[in-house]
Amino acid sequence: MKRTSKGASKAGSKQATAKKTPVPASPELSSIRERIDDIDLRIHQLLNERARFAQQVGESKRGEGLSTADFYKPEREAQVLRNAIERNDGPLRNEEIVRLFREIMSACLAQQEPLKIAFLGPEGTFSQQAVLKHFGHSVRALPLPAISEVFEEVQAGHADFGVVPIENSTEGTVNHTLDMFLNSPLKICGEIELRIRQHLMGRMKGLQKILRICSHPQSLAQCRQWLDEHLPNIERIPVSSNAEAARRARDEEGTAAIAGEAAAEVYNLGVIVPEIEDTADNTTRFLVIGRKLFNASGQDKTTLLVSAGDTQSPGALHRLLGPLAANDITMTRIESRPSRKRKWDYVFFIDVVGHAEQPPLSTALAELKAASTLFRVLGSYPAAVL
Ligand SMILES: O=C(O)C(=O)C[C@]1(C(=O)O)C=C[C@@H](O)C=C1
Repeated sequence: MKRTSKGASKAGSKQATAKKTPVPASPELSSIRERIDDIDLRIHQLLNERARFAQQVGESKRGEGLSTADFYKPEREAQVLRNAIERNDGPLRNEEIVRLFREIMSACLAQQEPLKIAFLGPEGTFSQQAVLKHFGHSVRALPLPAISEVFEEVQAGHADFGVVPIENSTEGTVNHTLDMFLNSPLKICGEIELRIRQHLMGRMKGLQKILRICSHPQSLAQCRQWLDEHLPNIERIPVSSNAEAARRARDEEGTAAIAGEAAAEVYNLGVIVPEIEDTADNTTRFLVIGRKLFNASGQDKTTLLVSAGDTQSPGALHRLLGPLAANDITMTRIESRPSRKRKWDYVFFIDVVGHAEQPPLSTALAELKAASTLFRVLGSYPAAVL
């Protein structure tokens, strides 16, 4: 008779409790493990040696009177990660190498004092995943119920930095985040790109038992085609976060959720169908917000908030973009939003390649400033490293 996997695991656990003499490893395996032990020892010693140097850097920063948030140097971290990618010849993938080095820096920085990072919660959201991807696990992550509260907590100094979603490659801009910059003095200190994998999850086993599906409106939109094809008649309920959707899927009979892997773990749900997002490279970009501008890392981006005054006059946008073109500046994104001052009056959010304090961008910005009625550098920050 064929054994089910359930039966197999039960049998396995029985065996595990019975006393067993361990099978001796082959001489070849033992010798490989000895070498791994030796390498681990050296890695361990080097990690602590590195941590001691990072401590020294921290002490010198403290000597200059800097506070916790000032100990964090995104430009230096970006350089460390780019160096790691450059010298990596495998077999570990760049993504894994970057992840490991981020965690090392996160742990080294936390010796001084862990950073407090505010994000759009609750636990289990993609924003939390973005926090951990960028800052590593040695931070204190503070989940907050709204994007506006993330801005407020950073501005008040209760959090060192905040992480907010800004755009998704399938669904476009998160206007609420963009609009927050109209009245906020906060700066953009970094960007994070997170590959978004949306899973259909719940307590039920197959699609037949699903009566309704909850998710954040952005996630429902990212899976629209899949839902139209596979569950066309099932009610779709937009909720405040994917984590809230997962909580409902845990607590309500017949409710399934669309959310990320972290939510499935936090709310103890089974993945019914993995990766149901409509586009294969579905990615969300997040911004790191803080209270000050940082130095150049060598590969930077700058976000500007500008207006030409009378947006409807001939050539208004051309006057703003002319200085960028004339100085060979690459523009990666432009977004217009209502100025909220007069009707049909707009401001532009423009992303360009380069650091605001380095030529040729500094030259272009001086010209742009002269041509605009509103001009703010929202931040110059290292371009996302993977
Ligand atoms: O180089 C520094 O300024 C450090 O504090 C060291 C270090 C690191 O571990 O490499 C730690 C934290 C900073 O964000 C950047 C780098």
